[in-house]
Amino acid sequence: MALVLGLTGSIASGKSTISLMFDDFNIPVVDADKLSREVVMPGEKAYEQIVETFGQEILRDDKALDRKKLGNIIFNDESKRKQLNGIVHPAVREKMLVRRDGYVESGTECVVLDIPLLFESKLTDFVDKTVVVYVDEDVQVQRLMERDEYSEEEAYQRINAQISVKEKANLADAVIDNNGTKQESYRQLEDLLKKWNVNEAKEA
Ligand SMILES: CC(C)(COP(=O)(O)OP(=O)(O)OC[C@H]1O[C@@H](n2cnc3c(N)ncnc32)[C@H](O)[C@@H]1O)[C@@H](O)C(=O)NCCC(=O)NCCS
Ligand SMILES: Nc1ncnc2c1ncn2[C@@H]1O[C@H](COP(=O)(O)OP(=O)(O)OP(=O)(O)O)[C@@H](O)[C@H]1O
Repeated sequence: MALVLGLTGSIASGKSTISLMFDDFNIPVVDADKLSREVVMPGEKAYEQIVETFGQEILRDDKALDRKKLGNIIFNDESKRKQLNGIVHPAVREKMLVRRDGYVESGTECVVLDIPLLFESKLTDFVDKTVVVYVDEDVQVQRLMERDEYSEEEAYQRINAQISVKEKANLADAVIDNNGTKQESYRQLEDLLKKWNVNEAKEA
């Protein structure tokens, strides 16, 4: 039976960076952020529900969602965030479980579910073990501001919409400290997979 890993962290802690590394080990990754973009494409049910709830003003000229605008609304207002979560999360969860089961049935040794809100949305029952990608808050703010060109205020609004990465690290079965270089994080991942006996794929 495949080992299902739940990979999480806080915004900009490095989940996507680490999740790309699983490719070297031939371990498939199901990316919840990616699915959350798919389910809100024009024509999808969640898209219609979002427009109904938030109005035409959150659309771009080409009718796709203006993600920056919607982000500024929901990261400023918890009740609006809950409304959006109520629309998007069920659709993401459904797709994620179908993909997970597909990989498990294909006979893979391990599959990763990359879920930013793994703990907040209480999805830990869907995985066997949890891995948190950890960074100190000052590093996180810096990387977030640089990557997305947010002001410090915008960065903190997003960070504060989640359980702190410190708390997540305390809840995890394993922690990858991503304060250092990407290479240092890679080594930690390698060691972890060895410890959990899922390193055969690389050596095959
Ligand atoms: C508000 C939206 C449109 C902003 O889009 P944008 O392209 O700017 O950000 P992106 O989707 O890449 O998310 C970046 C990160 O923000 C954090 N984040 C996103 N949504 C949320 C949320 N509802 N609550 C807390 N943190 C969130 C996550 O750490 C995520 O990795 C988008 O994040 C969204 O639709 N969010 C609701 C769905 C959701 O919860 N997605 C995350 C897990 S499935
Ligand atoms: N070890 C590292 N050293 C330097 N920069 C890093 C490191 N890890 C990640 N980064 C950079 O920090 C930023 C955030 O990383 P990444 O996008 O992987 O985070 P994330 O947790 O997936 O974010 P989100 O929650 O928004 O999806 C990116 O610009 C990435 O290139």
